[in-house]
Amino acid sequence: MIGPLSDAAVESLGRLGVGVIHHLDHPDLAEYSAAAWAQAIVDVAPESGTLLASGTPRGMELMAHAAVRTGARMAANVIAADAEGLLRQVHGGTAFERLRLDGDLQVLTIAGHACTPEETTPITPEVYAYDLTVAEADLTTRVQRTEVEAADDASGLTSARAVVGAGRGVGSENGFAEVLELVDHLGGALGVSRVVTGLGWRPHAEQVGQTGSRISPDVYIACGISGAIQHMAGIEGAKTLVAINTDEESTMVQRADYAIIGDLHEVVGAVNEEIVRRRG
Ligand SMILES: Cc1cc2nc3c(=O)[nH]c(=O)nc-3n(C[C@H](O)[C@H](O)[C@H](O)COP(=O)(O)OP(=O)(O)OC[C@H]3O[C@@H](n4cnc5c(N)ncnc54)[C@H](O)[C@@H]3O)c2cc1C
Repeated sequence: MIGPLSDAAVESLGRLGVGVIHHLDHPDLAEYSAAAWAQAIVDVAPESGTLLASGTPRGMELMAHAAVRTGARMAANVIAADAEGLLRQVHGGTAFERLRLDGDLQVLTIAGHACTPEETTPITPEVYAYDLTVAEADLTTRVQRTEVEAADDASGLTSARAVVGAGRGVGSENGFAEVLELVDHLGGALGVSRVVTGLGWRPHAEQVGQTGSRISPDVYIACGISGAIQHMAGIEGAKTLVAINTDEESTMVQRADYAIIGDLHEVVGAVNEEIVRRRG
């Protein structure tokens, strides 16, 4: 744990089965600096065992620095470990690799969503504090200022019972009118593919998939989304999958419970008209 450690944090870690907390506190570690934070971790790391972090950009950066500083082998995006070795995601999650790491110390990052923390019988963790020295050279790159952006809130998307998905097939940032009207009629939420957020058509909070939200609505209506593996990873929990796509060979159509082959603007427009007509 780097930085201030509250009693509440100690207690919640205890509920997750954490027995020992190494508390790394120093004024020079108050702002994030990959090199300084990694060196502090390395300073208290054992010579053998496993050093791991979650596979976030920061976790990846810290473990990469730590691996270089300890000379240990590192594996990123690990999803499982057993007597056979490690299993990790490669190529953005489209393939898996089995591997073993040599050496007494292993450095790993765990792929996002690979495991869920579970509460266990609460214990009181022991907290070890250290008298750390931070080298000036390790502070060359560090966070100077943090600006908080408007809330990137995905909570509506993850709890919605009906989600209308929109992909590149909408055509442009002005192509969302029909899908947004359908979202309104269903009292649901809009979910989009990474192409849509990557092009800046919609905010990242609406992205569904491996690097977005994982959703489990009663119904997911995918409009103009091809069904790439990284998108499908986010909708595995959907109870009913409906695809609207011009390509009947697309993965989304093949995987759907119901599919409508056609232009999404026409199909969704017609569905909206019918909803309005039936509701009078
Ligand atoms: C590391 C990594 C992480 C990723 N994470 C994610 C993620 O979290 N979420 C995600 O979505 N992707 C993710 N991707 C990207 C993913 O691989 C795909 O590129 C992306 O999902 C494709 O988006 P799309 O289906 O909108 O676009 P496309 O693949 O271009 O598909 C567009 C679809 O629209 C259909 N279409 C076109 N015009 C119409 C029309 N008028 N009416 C109806 N249908 C039409 C086409 O037939 C096609 O099926 C990730 C990739 C990598 C490498």
